[in-house]
Amino acid sequence: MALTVSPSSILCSCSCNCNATPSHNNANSLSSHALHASYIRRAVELAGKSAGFTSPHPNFGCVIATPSGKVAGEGFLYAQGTRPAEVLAVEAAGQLSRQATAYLNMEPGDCHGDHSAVSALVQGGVERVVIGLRHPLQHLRGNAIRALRSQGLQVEVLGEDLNSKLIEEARKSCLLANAPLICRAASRVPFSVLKFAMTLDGKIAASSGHASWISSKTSRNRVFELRGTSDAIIVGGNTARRDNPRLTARHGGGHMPMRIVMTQTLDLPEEANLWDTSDVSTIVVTQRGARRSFQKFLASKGIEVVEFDILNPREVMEYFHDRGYLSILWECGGTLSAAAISSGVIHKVFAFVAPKIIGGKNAPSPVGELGMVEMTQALDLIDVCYEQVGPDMLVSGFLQPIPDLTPVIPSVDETYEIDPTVTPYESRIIFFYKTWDPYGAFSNFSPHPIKMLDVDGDYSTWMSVEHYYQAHKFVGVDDPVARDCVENIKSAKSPEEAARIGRSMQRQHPYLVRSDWESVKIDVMYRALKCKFSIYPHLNSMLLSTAGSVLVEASPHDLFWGGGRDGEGLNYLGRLLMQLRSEFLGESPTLSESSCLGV
Ligand SMILES: NC(=O)C1=CN([C@@H]2O[C@H](COP(=O)(O)OP(=O)(O)OC[C@H]3O[C@@H](n4cnc5c(N)ncnc54)[C@H](OP(=O)(O)O)[C@@H]3O)[C@@H](O)[C@H]2O)C=CC1
Ligand SMILES: Nc1c(N[C@@H]2O[C@H](COP(=O)(O)O)[C@@H](O)[C@H]2O)[nH]c(=O)[nH]c1=O
Repeated sequence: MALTVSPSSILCSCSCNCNATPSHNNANSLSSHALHASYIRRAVELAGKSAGFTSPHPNFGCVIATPSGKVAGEGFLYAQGTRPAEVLAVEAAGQLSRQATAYLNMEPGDCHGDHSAVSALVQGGVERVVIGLRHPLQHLRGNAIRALRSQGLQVEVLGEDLNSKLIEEARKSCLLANAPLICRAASRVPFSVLKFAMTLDGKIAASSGHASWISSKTSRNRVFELRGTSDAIIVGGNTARRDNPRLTARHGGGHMPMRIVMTQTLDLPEEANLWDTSDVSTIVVTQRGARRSFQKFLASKGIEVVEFDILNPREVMEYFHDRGYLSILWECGGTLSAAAISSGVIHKVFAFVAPKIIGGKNAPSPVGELGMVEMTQALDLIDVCYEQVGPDMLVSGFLQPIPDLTPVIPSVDETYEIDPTVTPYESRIIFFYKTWDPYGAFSNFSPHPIKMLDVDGDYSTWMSVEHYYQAHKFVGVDDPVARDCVENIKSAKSPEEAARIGRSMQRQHPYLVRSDWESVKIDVMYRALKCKFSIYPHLNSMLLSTAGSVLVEASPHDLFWGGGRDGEGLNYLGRLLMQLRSEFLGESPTLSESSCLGV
């Protein structure tokens, strides 16, 4: 059934704060802006329905409105890999999508190169598309807008083609709907929310440490919803010991976040709700070398333990960023929250304030020592919201502004500088980095085991190219520590873990790295890549399908293998893949020619 949104139902949101309908001189453009803003807000509302499920993808909503202002169809992306919002909305609108306007909170990403969102709008006969935000990810930004325009659709982007106070507010709501993705892309740590419940006198527990419960049942149900939209919940060792928390989302929403305990001492009890992994897993992050026997105990319970040389919130968050986490809910006490705020990883705060007083000179407060001495140093929250939840007040706001991403995409000319072997007519650039990117299988971290010939002439299996590459820094070194290191890397549970072991051993014990490493590392990588792209036919086809395009590993940090943040990197991984691609295109190598086997 078609719904109607009439301009008269839209309240004025000019600075006068009145509740009247727009009555300014430019009433026509105002009311059309009011209409656009209202449909975009609806798209945002739809996008929000699947917050937490789409991770690490953005939340997308789409509204199709007919020329007479009727809503003919709506859709939202339900989860990663499901049908795009635009496809669902066009389908729902049927014939009414002809000559209609589509409102999208964000430019479609057209992940995996299927272009189905753009195709649906084009084939549905949509005439005009109003987009809240350009896609925040560098490799996708502007692509769908260009594709739609090239098919003759009129595309308007808020803040670029449409400008007014109403439009700016609608655009802000689009930024908020995908704040986790945008903040993550800009800060290279997951979007982090610090949540706590405190009494009116600012305590998160009694002096005894007892804290259950400060906030009401209604507030705690709200916390379950927050958990349900996060990828993981993190607590400190003390909260794990004191509260024996479950940290599960119990609102019936379906999505269960991972649980993370951050502890330096690893002095945790053997019996704990967090070790019950029947519903959801737990990861313990700790200081390298902490209580090895307890680490073994946790491993026997199926708990993953990750050791850090320096256990601080930033290192831990960078690690989870690299593992693909989009958003983290911090439910720790004041000790860890202060460390997290100090290291700049907290983006947003949710404070439930209960109308209770507990008192107590030593009762803990939500944020410990930040080293500030004057009130002028206090951190001001931005975009603060106040909401009554049952008897409590929920105060939320951002600790850092949501960045307006204007990523620098290296120009084609700059890319020729990165790789002089690429000819100017090869103008398309394909960026890859994370394994969930459309060309994520080009990453060394992609989960494709390879079987390689070792120094003894036997074949052995490596879980990923990264495992093989990192271990080969130490292969052949006549030292028991180096041999152990090769074995540790080989049995690392994930490519990230393999990389961490390899890099930290290289940093801490440079004398264990083989002396010829700098001269052989490209060859080591090439052999591993050749094996990977020989034995997996779909990867081979994917590589060949990029013929004519420049491949760039979009690593901002690695200036040798990656292209760097602004194209200043040497992009050796991209170069090797392009070299391999020409080799495959010229003359297909047979397996007997290479040093690898099918797995
Ligand atoms: N009302 C509320 O919303 C909440 C209340 N609470 C209450 O708060 C109290 C616990 O508070 P608190 O002691 O501050 O607990 P935290 O959750 O902040 O845990 C602190 C612990 O975190 C670990 N840690 C690891 N790395 C770091 C680091 N770099 N910096 C700081 N800590 C690190 C350490 O664990 P380890 O010692 O194992 O090495 C440290 O002792 C309890 O009474 C609990 O009930 C807790 C959460 C929420
Ligand atoms: N006391 C307190 C909270 N405490 C937080 O909730 C955790 C317990 O979660 P669970 O075991 O899953 O119920 C606890 O360890 C701490 O992080 N939260 C709140 O919303 N309100 C409260 O009053």
